[in-house]
Amino acid sequence: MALSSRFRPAQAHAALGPEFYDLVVAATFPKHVLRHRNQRWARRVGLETLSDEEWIAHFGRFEPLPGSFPQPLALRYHGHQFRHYNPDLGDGRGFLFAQAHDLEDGRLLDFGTKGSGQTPWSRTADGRLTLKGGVREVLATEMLEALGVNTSKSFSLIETGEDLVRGDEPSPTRSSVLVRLSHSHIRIGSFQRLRYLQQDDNIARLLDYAIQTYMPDDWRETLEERAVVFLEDVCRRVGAMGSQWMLAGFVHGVLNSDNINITGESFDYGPWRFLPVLDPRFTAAYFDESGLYAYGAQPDSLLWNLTRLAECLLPFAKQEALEKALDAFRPAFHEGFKSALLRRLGLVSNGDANDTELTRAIWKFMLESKIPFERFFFDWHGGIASRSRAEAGVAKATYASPEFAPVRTLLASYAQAADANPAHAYFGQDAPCTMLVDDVEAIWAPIAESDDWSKFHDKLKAIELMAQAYGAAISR
Ligand SMILES: Nc1ncnc2c1ncn2[C@@H]1O[C@H](COP(=O)(O)OP(=O)(O)OP(=O)(O)O)[C@@H](O)[C@H]1O
Repeated sequence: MALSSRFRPAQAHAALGPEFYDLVVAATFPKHVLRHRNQRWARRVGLETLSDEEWIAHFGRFEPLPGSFPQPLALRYHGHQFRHYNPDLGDGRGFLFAQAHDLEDGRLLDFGTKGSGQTPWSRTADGRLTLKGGVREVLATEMLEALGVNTSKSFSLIETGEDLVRGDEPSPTRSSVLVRLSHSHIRIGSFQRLRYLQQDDNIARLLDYAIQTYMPDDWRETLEERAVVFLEDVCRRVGAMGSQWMLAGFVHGVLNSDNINITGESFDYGPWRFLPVLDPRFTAAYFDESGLYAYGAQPDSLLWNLTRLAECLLPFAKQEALEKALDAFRPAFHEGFKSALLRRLGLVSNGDANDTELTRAIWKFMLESKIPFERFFFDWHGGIASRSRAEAGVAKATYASPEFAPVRTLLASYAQAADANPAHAYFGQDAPCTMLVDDVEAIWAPIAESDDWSKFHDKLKAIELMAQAYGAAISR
């Protein structure tokens, strides 16, 4: 089958000009085995009718998509890594392959790659992605999307038949190339690079491009106003994203400024982890020895990065005005936190003060009881109406403790959301769908040992069921 006529390609990013990217060539791989094809998102962009061969031609051999870039663009950026400035970053193993519009809401989406070969920004590295790294990115994005997090989507994963050597995987290890669908690849680090190079004109260009392309409502008469309104909007978006991570029990792991997208979409899934139990000090990356990016430190880390973005806008706006714009982060995070909590529970707001009380009570209970993170939301989706189900389940002793009583009382004062569905088959299962590190390793082991992908496919089905169960209760 050929391309559907609904596909709406774009080449918007090229309008920024050659100072923002380098034209590159994809690696030639010895083999292409399709491991994951995201049909749901293929439909959203009108690519669902591609045959597997055509899919591989575009997303494994990178033959251009009609109407999109004739040649891929490796994007230039810098960034703070663990708070140290690194001017040697940029797309070192990826590129912007294509752009197209979401057919549901018209948003511009990027097809970005990971593991597609070396670029001028690869330094001494091989430009490749391990298959395990690709599998982990697919699992993280599917899970986060189902839990209501504004995340990039893993569009395609193709195994590429090379042997790679990595310090953090038994080597040689298998290779892959991932295509990610993302609402922009403009990172805080994209602005930082221009600031570092003292290219104020290009900062203004990137700012105007970002507003026109991703936040047209923020357009204002003067550059000064645009800089402030843009920063405020990015702070709101990133604040909302951070709150969604917290309610998904997600630890990103590497909150460097090159990993923060100005649209507030979460991306770049390396050493991520989900929390087994609520623990602010829980750290994902083995190399994060100080806990800089621990679960509970995520909001502060995001704000630290946003402050770096504010610095890039100093040539155009007064410091006080930018500081005021940064103040938009905390309320957005707190509001987002409360509403994400209510969505996870399938409840409607009972007024700001009560919502705050409920949030505090649940957090205190979860911290002290050490109830498995996902279990709590699974048990209490639907609120007090789920009481008999929750209190007959494996955590019944925990819910019988006096510490839970205040939570139960508060839950009883909340009405169920019209779209909550605690009667869904998902909630009738013994256990919630989780993506703890042991779950991931249990999926990977049979792939590594005998190329058995059944657990991977089973997990994607389990996530789909969970996504259906939460349905509209968790906004996409
Ligand atoms: N194997 C590799 N070959 C070349 N460059 C690499 C490799 N691994 C990482 N890099 C580069 O190192 C920097 C930091 O890597 P990081 O893992 O944060 O990004 P990434 O996962 O490659 O890409 P993205 O941020 O787009 O998801 C980036 O500039 C990245 O391109």
